[in-house]
Amino acid sequence: MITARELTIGHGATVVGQGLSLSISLGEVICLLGPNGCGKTTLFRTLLGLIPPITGAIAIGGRDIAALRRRDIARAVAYVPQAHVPPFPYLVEEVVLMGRTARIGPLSAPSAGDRDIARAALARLGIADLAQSDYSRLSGGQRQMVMIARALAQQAPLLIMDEPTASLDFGNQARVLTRIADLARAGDHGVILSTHDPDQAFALDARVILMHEGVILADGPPEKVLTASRLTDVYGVPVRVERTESGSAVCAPWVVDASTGSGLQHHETAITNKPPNV
Ligand SMILES: Nc1ncnc2c1ncn2[C@@H]1O[C@H](COP(=O)(O)OP(=O)(O)OP(=O)(O)O)[C@@H](O)[C@H]1O
Repeated sequence: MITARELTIGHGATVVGQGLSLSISLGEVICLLGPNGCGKTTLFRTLLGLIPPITGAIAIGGRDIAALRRRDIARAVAYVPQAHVPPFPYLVEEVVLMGRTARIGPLSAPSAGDRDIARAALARLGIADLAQSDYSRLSGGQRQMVMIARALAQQAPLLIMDEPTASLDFGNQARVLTRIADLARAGDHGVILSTHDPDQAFALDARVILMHEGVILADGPPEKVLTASRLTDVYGVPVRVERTESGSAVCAPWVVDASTGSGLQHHETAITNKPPNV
């Protein structure tokens, strides 16, 4: 669906990342992980056609992105930003209708069909009852879901999500991730999302792309990519990856007491379990 080959990305002449190759297909969820500043947002903006690659090529549906109009890119790729409170009150349905912009003329009013599509997007995410609510009064989790509905209304098969669970509480994180997994499982969307939580990649059984200092270190299933040694190298803190009794994987950094060198992660057990030498 979208293929990037040997991208060098950056801002103006400043290179942020290089040698970046990836492709995203329908039915896939990809978690893009990497430390602050490694280039995730810059990569997203490049895939969205908002900034040109310095070198390399991006193809959407086999066509070079450089040859596509903004509208055509928006029909193929939708961006889901982190949900913020807008300065003006909007109804949820109006916010979702904004996703139709690439489909209707700039001066045209949304049709009854556009409204149906907006309502269907809300229904697909299980929030049809919010259609007439004031968007600015929703909870963070609900607002994030509305941002995803807006992208669905855009009817673009590829969804690029910028930290969709950032600032959400534990329950809302799980709800949003469940909906994302449902979308990909249905097979009509591919999703690439950035996250700072490696556990989410395990929970989603997602493909993981791990970035570090502007390069892709690894691309594959979480159990292959998110090893303790690789996470330790990338994040610069000792990390363990363990399996719970139910089989879930959990990544945990050792929190070290600088005065004693003891791990604080597991309270009393940390006193006896020294962090691994790394
Ligand atoms: N508009 C810009 N102009 C110039 N440099 C920028 C711009 N936006 C980001 N950068 C720089 O590009 C580098 C990569 O930033 P980017 O936002 O892509 O990282 P990130 O991986 O998304 O970080 P985070 O996890 O903190 O969101 C950083 O050094 C940043 O300072």
